[in-house]
Amino acid sequence: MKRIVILGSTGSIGRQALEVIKLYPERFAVVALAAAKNGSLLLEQCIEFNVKYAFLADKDSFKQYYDDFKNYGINLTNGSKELVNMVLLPDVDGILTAIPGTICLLPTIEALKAGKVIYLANKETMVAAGEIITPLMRLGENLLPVDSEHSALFQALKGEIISQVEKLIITASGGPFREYTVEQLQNVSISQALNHPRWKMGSKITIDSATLMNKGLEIIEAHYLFQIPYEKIEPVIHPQSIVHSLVEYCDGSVIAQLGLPDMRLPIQYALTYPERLKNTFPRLSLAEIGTLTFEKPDYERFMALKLAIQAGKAGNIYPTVLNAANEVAVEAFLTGKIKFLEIAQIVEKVLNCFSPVKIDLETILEADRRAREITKQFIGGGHRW
Ligand SMILES: NC(=O)C1=CN([C@@H]2O[C@H](COP(=O)(O)OP(=O)(O)OC[C@H]3O[C@@H](n4cnc5c(N)ncnc54)[C@H](OP(=O)(O)O)[C@@H]3O)[C@@H](O)[C@H]2O)C=CC1
Ligand SMILES: CC(=O)[C@@H](O)[C@H](O)COP(=O)(O)O
Ligand SMILES: [Mn+2]
Repeated sequence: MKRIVILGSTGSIGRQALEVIKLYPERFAVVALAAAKNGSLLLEQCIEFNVKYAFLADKDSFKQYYDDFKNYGINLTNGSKELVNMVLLPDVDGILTAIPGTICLLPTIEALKAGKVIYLANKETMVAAGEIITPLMRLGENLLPVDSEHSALFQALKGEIISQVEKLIITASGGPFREYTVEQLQNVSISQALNHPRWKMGSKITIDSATLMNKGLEIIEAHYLFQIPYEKIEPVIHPQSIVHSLVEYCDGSVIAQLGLPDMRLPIQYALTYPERLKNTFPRLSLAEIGTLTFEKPDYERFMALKLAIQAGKAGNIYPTVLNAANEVAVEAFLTGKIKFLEIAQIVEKVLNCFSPVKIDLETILEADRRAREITKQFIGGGHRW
């Protein structure tokens, strides 16, 4: 029996993870669940899965729902220290990190130090603090990738010799604006950007997919997870989102993982690894799909991808700064404060404000904090829509 905590249980990944867990009640127990505001769904989930520890980040929601949880004998907490305490509960084996942004950073580090397993959906943590997490990580033992591309790469690398890898090829759908010109990109609306052609996901990652920053973050995530140099990691646009990523070996063989765009598959694979369990999810029929296409990404139209690769190669605090600036800029776009193309433009400006430092957890947290502050200043000085 694996005893699981889900950070972000009311979101896209969190809800799909509970769907998977529900299929195998003899294998999983849910110990604790965390969300931001959605107390009513969180309470429903706690009741259904007999969960005794819950967390709501939003102070007002916490106050609003505290008595409801108490009436069911559920200990509802609030405050960032409590999120760390939750993952460190003695009867917890593994934690699914599914909160967007760097909220999961300290819980992830503390959980790994305490000998727990991390099921990593939250790529921002790896991007911001890869330098701190990789020394604590044993891939396939205490850390399992959930992100669909990284799950695919993990599967395509299984049993192989890492020094014989020539290239990791990471697929990208291209997002809703794959065929847009720069002129068209200037005035895209929030709802257009939230209309992902293949995946139904939370708003932050959906905007990242539209700018292609998501692929940039995933390249950095792959670099840290698989310890492969950036020169050997290549994005390719694949609008159908059927081939989830590929590994090319030194003999020219290319091994890929395919499946329908359904996050329950990589979630299940991570949670049950190394086993594969039968399920009734819809199956891929290549004949029905008919055509799979691939194209090169355009780094000029999608500047965020270029910036992320540059920040990854620069290393040091640059991935941390890239991620923090992007988080703030995406939020500003989602609240109508900046235009779509300004997301990458602002991230570039913020990156230019930083110089390398000696890396440790403190300097990473400080870079994250300062990058957010500087980004807000750039946004404050910009136009309002
Ligand atoms: N969705 C997907 O298919 C994929 C997602 N990922 C990654 O997984 C992560 C989650 O994405 P996704 O599920 O789409 O996000 P969603 O926006 O759908 O869900 C976010 C979840 O996090 C909760 N949350 C937000 N802030 C806090 C906080 N401060 N403390 C506690 N809980 C909080 C939300 O609670 P509430 O509902 O109350 O707001 C919600 O449960 C991201 O890092 C993303 O990049 C990776 C691959 C695919
Ligand atoms: C489902 C998943 O893993 C997302 O990261 C997805 O890949 C986003 O789609 P893009 O390929 O458009 O970034
Ligand atoms: Mn992905």
